[in-house]
Amino acid sequence: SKSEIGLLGLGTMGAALALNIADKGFDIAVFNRTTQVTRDFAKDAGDLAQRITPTENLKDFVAAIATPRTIILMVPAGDPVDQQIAALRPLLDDDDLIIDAGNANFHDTNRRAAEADGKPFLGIGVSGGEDGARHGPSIMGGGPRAAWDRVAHILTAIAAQHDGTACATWMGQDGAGHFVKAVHNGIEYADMQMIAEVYGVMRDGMGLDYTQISDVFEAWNNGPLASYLIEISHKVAGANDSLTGAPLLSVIRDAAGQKGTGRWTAIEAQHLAAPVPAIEAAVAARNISARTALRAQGQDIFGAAPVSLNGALDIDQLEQALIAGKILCYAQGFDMIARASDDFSWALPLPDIARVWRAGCIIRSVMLDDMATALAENPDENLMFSKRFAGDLRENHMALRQVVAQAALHGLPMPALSSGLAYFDAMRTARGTADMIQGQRDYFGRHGFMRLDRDGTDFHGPWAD
Ligand SMILES: O=C(O)[C@H](O)[C@@H](O)[C@H](O)[C@H](O)COP(=O)(O)O
Repeated sequence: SKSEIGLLGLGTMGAALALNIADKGFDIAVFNRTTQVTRDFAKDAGDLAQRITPTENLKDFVAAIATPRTIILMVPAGDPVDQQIAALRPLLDDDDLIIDAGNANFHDTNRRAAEADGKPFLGIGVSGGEDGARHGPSIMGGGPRAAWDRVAHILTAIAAQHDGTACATWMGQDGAGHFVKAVHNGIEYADMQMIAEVYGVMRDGMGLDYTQISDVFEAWNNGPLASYLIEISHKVAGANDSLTGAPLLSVIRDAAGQKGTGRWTAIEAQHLAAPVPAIEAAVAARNISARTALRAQGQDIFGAAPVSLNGALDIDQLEQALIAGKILCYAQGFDMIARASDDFSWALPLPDIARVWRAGCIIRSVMLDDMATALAENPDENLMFSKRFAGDLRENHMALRQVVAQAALHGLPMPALSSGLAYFDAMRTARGTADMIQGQRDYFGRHGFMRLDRDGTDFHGPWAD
């Protein structure tokens, strides 16, 4: 009998997702450009092999799937997706559905949706890494609702489940799914960066060893910061290198890689005029980290900073600072999503987004439960003003302030947490300093300004006369 669905691209995520689909009881046909990969995949599938039809050319792949067909592409973002669509479409019927499940830039997904010219095409964001793809990712869908409904029974079955609900939701038309996934990744960058910043305080400022640091993350994983990223930070800090036996972190080169989703989110935020300083700081921190030789030169020129805090901060202050930083970072992310929802007329379901991120994805955390509740109560309100999180910020912003201040005094780089604090202070200042900006712009460019005491948008200073 024919397979119910097909998956093309048996890389790390594709292979894991295909096994997950077979594991949930769906017959699946698979194809990979490198035939040996397909053969190895089928050989290693164990009991699930009975549900898997390995194929060695596109014609056989398409023929192995029951019509109307559904085909998932799990190939690297960019040209490979367009190449696979171009190769597949001539072999398919008009009502066959192609799903791009890679980390696509949503602008590409918008274009592909238009190029599909009415043929069903979905762009879905899949989060959770290899383990998530295999046992239950978080899935963010974009494209025609009817196309989503056609495959929802499979996507909800393979997705992570939380409170009896699948973490798989249709977000909106076209690139809405990939947009939400990109913002997920932007927040992931900022969350990871803030964790790395407090790790730096513990390692360099407090002189804790890796085991002690691992224990701190383990303890925090039983509190308000309980999350996948804190859990794996505990494991990473506690791991030893299999080659040397030394603490793993002590052998890892401190130059962060990136594949683009964080950068796209920072760029799109600028286009949307959505302030996401924590995400931008995290992307910039990766760019700086990659400049290892330059940083070594900088240390030679300026000398190493006097990082030892001599007890100026304690572990509880770090936890409170991270709680405040996290709330401010997620508030920025959800504000960006709300803006895109308006600008792109997507009507993005903010509470559902928090729920879909509650399990399976990289940023899954207990705090997302309360974010879902707060966004359901008032989706138009910035998360930081919601009753629950305004309360948390009142409680924890002083700790964030002290951590950022002490870090600054001791030369401990803290771009994401300090940008979070600056965002908090700017967002709680009714009378800011942009009056000076407007004055300067009008002075050198006659750009005009608005006044506090009368309507109108194009007033000028005395220099205009
Ligand atoms: O949600 C996820 O499962 C991850 O975010 C996944 O998409 C991938 O691991 C990132 O793309 C890594 O991104 P960088 O290589 O840019 O850190």
